[in-house]
Amino acid sequence: MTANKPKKQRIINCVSQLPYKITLDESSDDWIINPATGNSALYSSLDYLQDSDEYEQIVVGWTGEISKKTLTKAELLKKQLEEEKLTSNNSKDNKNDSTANENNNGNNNSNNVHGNGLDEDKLYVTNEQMNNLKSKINKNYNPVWLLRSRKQSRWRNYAENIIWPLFHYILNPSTEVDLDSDGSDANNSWYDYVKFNEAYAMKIGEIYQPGDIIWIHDYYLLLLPQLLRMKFNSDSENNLVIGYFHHAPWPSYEYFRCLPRRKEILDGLVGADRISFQNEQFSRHFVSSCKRLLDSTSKKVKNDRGKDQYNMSVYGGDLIVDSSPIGVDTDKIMSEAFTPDVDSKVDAIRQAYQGKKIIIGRDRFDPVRGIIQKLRAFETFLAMYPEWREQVVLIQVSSPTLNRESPQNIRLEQQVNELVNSINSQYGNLNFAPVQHYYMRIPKDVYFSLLRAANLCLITSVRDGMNTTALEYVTIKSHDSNSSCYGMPLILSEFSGSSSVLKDAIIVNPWDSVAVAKSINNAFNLTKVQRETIQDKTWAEVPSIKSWTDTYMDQIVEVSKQSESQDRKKTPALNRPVLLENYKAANRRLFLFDYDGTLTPIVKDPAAAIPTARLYTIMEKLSQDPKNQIWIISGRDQVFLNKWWGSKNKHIGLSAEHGCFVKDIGTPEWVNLAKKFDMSWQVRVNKVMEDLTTKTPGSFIERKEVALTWHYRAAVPELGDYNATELKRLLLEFTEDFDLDVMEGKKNIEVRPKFVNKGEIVKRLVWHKYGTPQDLLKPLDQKLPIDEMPDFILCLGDDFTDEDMFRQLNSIESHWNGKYDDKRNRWGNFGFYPVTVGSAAKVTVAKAHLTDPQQVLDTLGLLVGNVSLFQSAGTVELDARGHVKDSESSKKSHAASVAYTLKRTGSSTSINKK
Ligand SMILES: O=P(O)(O)OC[C@H]1O[C@H](O[C@H]2O[C@H](CO)[C@@H](O)[C@H](O)[C@H]2O)[C@H](O)[C@@H](O)[C@@H]1O
Ligand SMILES: [Mg+2]
Repeated sequence: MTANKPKKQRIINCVSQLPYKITLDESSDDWIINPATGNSALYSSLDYLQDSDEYEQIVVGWTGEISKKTLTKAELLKKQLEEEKLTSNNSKDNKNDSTANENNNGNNNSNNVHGNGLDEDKLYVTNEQMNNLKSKINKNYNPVWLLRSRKQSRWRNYAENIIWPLFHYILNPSTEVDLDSDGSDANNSWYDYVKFNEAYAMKIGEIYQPGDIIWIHDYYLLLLPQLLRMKFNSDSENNLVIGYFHHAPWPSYEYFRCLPRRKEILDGLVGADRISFQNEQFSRHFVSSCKRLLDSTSKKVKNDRGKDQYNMSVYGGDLIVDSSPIGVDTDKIMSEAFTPDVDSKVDAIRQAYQGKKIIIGRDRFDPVRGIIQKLRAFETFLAMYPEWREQVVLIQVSSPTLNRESPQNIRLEQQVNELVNSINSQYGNLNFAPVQHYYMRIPKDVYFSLLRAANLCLITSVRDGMNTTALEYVTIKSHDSNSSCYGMPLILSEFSGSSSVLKDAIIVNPWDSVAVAKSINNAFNLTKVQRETIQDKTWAEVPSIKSWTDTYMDQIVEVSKQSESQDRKKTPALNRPVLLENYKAANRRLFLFDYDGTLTPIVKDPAAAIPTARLYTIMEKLSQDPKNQIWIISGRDQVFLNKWWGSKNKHIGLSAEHGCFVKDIGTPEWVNLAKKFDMSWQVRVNKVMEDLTTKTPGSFIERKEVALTWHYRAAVPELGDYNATELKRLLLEFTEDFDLDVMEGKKNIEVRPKFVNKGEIVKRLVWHKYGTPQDLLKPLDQKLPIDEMPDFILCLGDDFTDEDMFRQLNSIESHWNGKYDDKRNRWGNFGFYPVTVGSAAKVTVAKAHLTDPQQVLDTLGLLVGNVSLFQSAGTVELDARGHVKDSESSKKSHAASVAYTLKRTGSSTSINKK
């Protein structure tokens, strides 16, 4: 009998592309699978986890652009003949239910569309072929299919042309203009990005089991954490744990803020429980962006590895941010780099450059890799040190990127060629060119042979996340490798993420070509002992992919354990289709809206937070429906609410200063519920606030009729936070005696009487004969029949003070539970929707969340018929191929798929004839 093996922890690893280059061979209708190039560190980590005894890894990734291996003329002819033969024997009872991918755009007259409705350029894949691919790749790898467009590269557009440049400090003017020759603009590109992320969420939905840990990689999938929260958290038992690792640099706030969709991106990302970066600087930049754009707070602590970690609170939810530099598979590198085949290649290189020092450079050919800077430094080196002329060769291998034809890359190519020519003509001769530039991909064995043959490796990137060439070079030159190449130095740019790891390499500023030239000279003049000492130190600094993966996994498992023990609740996204149905079925609807941060976004100046035309239109429509009663319950004062709401729409009830004042629907009078309250406290509170205002430039006091609010949003964040804590402390010393509440708002501290709060107002409005005028001074009638009270309540708020409203609704609901079970609607509830505005991770008693005022407006727009569900829903249901379910294009796709199936089976019947 075999002992029961302990169950492995399942981990769903999400990468932007599976580690394959996939081609469809048209002659056999079969797949050709080759390993993908690039991302070697990440793919090594996948390999490592795949063999783990502790974890069961399931990988989710896009197929990448699938290419077609087209038929030769002879093959085509043969196939046509076969098809004709088949057509004449056509069996009409073919029951194959395979469907091909959509998007012939219904354009059956276009030149490249066959009479049978098929677009020749497009890739059609049947269900059978999809299953076939699954059987050809690792069984735990799950392809995300995104085939709905002929231009498959569109899925990379936003990530590679907008996010990537900005994250590498390249401000790209094309963020707002057309990106594609086919006319799709930045917006389309953003929607593609959203759909790309949604397709992953859908695929994970098919695979996910409670208890799974999800690990997401890199900037193609920045929205996925939040999409997954929305998808899975409707089940409150579900302790979803999401880790995210960012492989690229994260820019400083001054750059990040230039991204048009900066807030959406942060909102998407903060759905994760743990976000990690390549180094401390990147994590600090991220924390700073969240602070400034999401009003998050953070505390820097040391983790159990002695590294800095930020414990953040974003929208009230917890998030850990830290850094953990990725490594390389050192064992594999050693075994692959020291084979007889590589030995002979090394000999050939050394032979070719006999008597010369070899500098090796290997970079992706893009502007941030610093190839220009490298060439300039090399040119300076030859100019400054004539003794090295004809003694040194720079072998620069530049691997082309996917967007080789982009204007930036074409310009770069010209510049590089000019520089190479100029150096070679000045310092070379007929027999020798000091720069050997190879603009090509090279196989791994050639790459390793170059690293082995090199006397020096020169990395001058002006920005990168982690330069794995640096790590691979140091590995190959390590003591353990081979004495013939041990101890050769590395010159590394301080702007490369790897410089924070390989601290003992020769670190240079690539913009300073004189300094780099001097470093090259110094490197060549190091004694053997000096070289070996440096090498031993840097080798000790190379992180292995195994330890990186283990550390990451340990920590995310730790988060998962904590999350289980704390029973951390995450709030599900509001289910808008159900809300809409419920709304339509209801007759006595009550809307309870907070104002700031709910109906309008939070802005620096409170006076500038005014309603938009769209908000007015939606509220107008809502309030015109006799089945609706609308209230705005705000911390604002009467003057503000009157100016922007009372004077504009008489059908809206108002409550000011967190419930101190109330103005009923259709009346101009305000009722003061705090009339009898002693206001002498205001003088003292005002004095303390004034003192702190003097100490905090940018802060100010908002004086309302009852409440006093100290605002510090415009202050320097750190000073503002510090003095807000101080103010709270000073106020709490005496406010208890006055029965006052000191409330922490969004970058404000408010003081108001304890006995009033928004919840009290909500209680009144619900326990009230629906549609009749309010008598706010009358006691509540809690015996009111349920049929006279609202049968639909949508209550929205973003702040701590709005929790009082949600709490009241929850308490009324529990009061009705058991008592009025026969009055439940067909969704099994009483139509109560306490909804917080903020992230899913926020601590709240609300039952659902909407991320921001934009989503609030979209949701209200949905109720009054202003927007389609698709625009409003935020997440979209996709079919297995990544098409929007039941959409117009999916119907067209169905037609195309039938045509394709018929074509494959040789039927002469065209769908157009049907
Ligand atoms: O209950 P609410 O309607 O949400 O009002 C709460 C407070 O909101 C206002 O301050 C907040 O919003 C401002 C505008 O976006 C922002 O500048 C400020 O930093 C926020 O704290 C308002 O000024 C307060 O009076 C309200 O009590
Ligand atoms: Mg608010």
